[in-house]
Amino acid sequence: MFNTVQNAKRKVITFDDDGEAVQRRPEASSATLSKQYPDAEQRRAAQQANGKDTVLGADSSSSSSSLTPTSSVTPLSTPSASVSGESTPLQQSKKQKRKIQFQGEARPKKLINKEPTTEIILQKAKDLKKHRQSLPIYTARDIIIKEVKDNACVVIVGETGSGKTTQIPQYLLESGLAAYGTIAVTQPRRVAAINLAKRVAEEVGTPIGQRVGYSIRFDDTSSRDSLIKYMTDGIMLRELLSDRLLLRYSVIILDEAHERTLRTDILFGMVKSIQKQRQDLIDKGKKDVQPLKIVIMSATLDAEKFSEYFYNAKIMYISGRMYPVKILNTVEPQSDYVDSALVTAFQIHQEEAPGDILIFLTGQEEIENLEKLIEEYGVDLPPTVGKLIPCPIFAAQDSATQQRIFEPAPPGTRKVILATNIAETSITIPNICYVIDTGCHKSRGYNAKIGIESLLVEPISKSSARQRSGRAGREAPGLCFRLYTEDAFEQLEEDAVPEIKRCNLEAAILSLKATGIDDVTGFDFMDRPSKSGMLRSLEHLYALEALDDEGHLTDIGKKMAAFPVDPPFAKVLLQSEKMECTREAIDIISLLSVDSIFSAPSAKREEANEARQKFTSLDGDHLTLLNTLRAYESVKGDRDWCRENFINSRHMRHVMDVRKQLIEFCHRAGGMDPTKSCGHDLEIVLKCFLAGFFQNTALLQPDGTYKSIIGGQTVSVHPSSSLFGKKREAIMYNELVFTTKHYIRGVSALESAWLSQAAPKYFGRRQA
Ligand SMILES: Nc1ncnc2c1ncn2[C@@H]1O[C@H](COP(=O)(O)OP(=O)(O)OP(=O)(O)O)[C@@H](O)[C@H]1O
Repeated sequence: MFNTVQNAKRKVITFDDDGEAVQRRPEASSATLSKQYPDAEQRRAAQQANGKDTVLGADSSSSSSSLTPTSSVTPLSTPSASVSGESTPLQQSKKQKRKIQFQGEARPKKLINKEPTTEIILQKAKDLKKHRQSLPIYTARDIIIKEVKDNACVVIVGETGSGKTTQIPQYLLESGLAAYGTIAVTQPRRVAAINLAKRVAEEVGTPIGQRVGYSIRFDDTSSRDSLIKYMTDGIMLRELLSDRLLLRYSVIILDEAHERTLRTDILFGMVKSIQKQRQDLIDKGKKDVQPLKIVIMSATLDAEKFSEYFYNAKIMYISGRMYPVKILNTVEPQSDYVDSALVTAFQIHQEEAPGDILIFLTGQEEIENLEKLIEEYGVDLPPTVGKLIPCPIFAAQDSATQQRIFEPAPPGTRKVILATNIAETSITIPNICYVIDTGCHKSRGYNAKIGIESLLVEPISKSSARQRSGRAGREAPGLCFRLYTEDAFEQLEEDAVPEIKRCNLEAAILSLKATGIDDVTGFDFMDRPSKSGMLRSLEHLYALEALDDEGHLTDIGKKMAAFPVDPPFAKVLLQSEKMECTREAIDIISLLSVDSIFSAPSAKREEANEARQKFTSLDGDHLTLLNTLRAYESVKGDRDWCRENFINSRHMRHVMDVRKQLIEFCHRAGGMDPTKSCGHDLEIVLKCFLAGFFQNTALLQPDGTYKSIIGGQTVSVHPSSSLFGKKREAIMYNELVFTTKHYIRGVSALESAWLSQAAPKYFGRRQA
């Protein structure tokens, strides 16, 4: 069996699912897409200049992206075809943009957020009952209930789509296991937590927030009545701060265990210890304590490790999936996977049956590039072919924006979701029939020796590839187009290296300390983090004054652990109270939560740079961002103003949302006054940021270069920074980005004398 993909330049990508490669050239393809796909090299060059390949530093968890090819996906440039001089459909459609406004409404507006009636909810649950019973896991229902009742820990392995995440919590609820506490299900990602809860609430037949709820950062729909609660692993770690034995839960299900995220790994050790502590209390006759059941759910067959860790827990294997997914690998390696994804998406759109497409990419910038390309090339589709509507999803979006991927495409159109691996596990996106897997993702890394974090584009693991293909075939048979060869698939690692072995451990150590685990080196890790990584994180937390000389958590550390941001930002917020600049600190942290608020289309780069000058502060990027926000506020976020000034209004809306949430948090939980402002004395703001980012600093060298204070790394100011080409005695930065050089982004000037004031313990001790 075969399938081919072809673009207007007659580029053909051949997919092969049984070793026999055949090329198919459907008539429509070559004629319909008259526009060329962009030259891959050009885009890659622009990308490199953008410096987005490696993100280092305290904010590296943001979803910035890159097009860096990996070992399995090597570069190729795509030849261009000529375009005729006649006006293109794109130009024509631009001419037709004029709109006439009419008074009154042609059609009544839809009622938004209308609560469904109880009858509708119950009917829906009734309709879904049949579906529930058709899931592969249903035949194992009784045995799952029995095993969980009979054992303290159970490991359940099931194929993707078999029904683990939606059904097992319901089986346990139906068996009475929620009688003395809620059933918690942890998820690595918030989009999954929300949607699983919504689906299970529908299946149970109650509105979301009643019997079934979810809790994610800044959004808790669960109530005291919630018997099943989906939550992110981060929220469960946070709950541990106020309920050390998690007494409100009877069962804790740790889902997607195979992903081995840092937080899930920490939770493994925590729940294991809590289970023992609860049992000890019961054995001592404590009447109000109940035993805790632990269920580990994984999609990979390698479950022995989990079993061994949880006292040789019983492993249950559940076979079967809802619908088959046919895998199609390319015959040749693809050099530019973004270009290949573009070609493949249009090919599917023109050749295959209805059904939406899901493309896995590596990050926000890549997604936004492809979004633009799809919009641009979609204009040239013949009128008989419906629109292809791109729909992006990545971690830095707010939850409401992420939810858009679940909305149906308008009739006659096809939706193409552009996602990072945020959409890789757990979720069912209705109507997805086709998956395009680029084979790459951004992988976090940490060099403990020099204290530098990185976010590199790398090949995914086999288990990730299976998860990705598993997003199709959930409601009907599906197709997965892998943009790499079968050989390349065979060379992939079976599973990714657990995050705990390759990540900065500061936040995790702070969590452990805040939940009373003082001896973090003696913690029962499933996989032990490196000693050097551990030591460096402890040292940094000490320097941030989160730990005292004996390594115990300080009052500052306790407060920092409660903040929903990484430790350096938490320190900035705490410091801002003392320095009376909380308003500015919240504003800048919110602005840093997106990749960039400035847009710089390559065709209008000069115009964009000129517009930006208006906001530029001589002190660097932090105050430039603040100036821009103030200007944005003064025009009340006017979109035309944003367009004229090359401000990304979508990112600005996200910034405003994060800001609102941080204000609420500082006010409610932090007991701070979020309106405290330093007025025009903005030097204070920089000193305040230095309290959290003193490790991300560099000094000017006699030869005009900058060298990082820690690690002595030569670093270059990124061209997008307002301090690019400027020489300052000392600088601080938010991230270090590696492409051909170590580029620093989010850069501000400082005076070297500020350093010892900002972190006396750290700089005092290092000099000693
Ligand atoms: N939101 C939803 N909308 C429509 N169908 C859904 C939804 N959620 C789940 N389903 C259906 O239920 C099936 C089981 O989903 P579930 O998430 O429980 O599987 P799983 O075994 O946990 O998969 P994975 O390992 O991929 O998370 C899906 O294949 C799909 O048919």
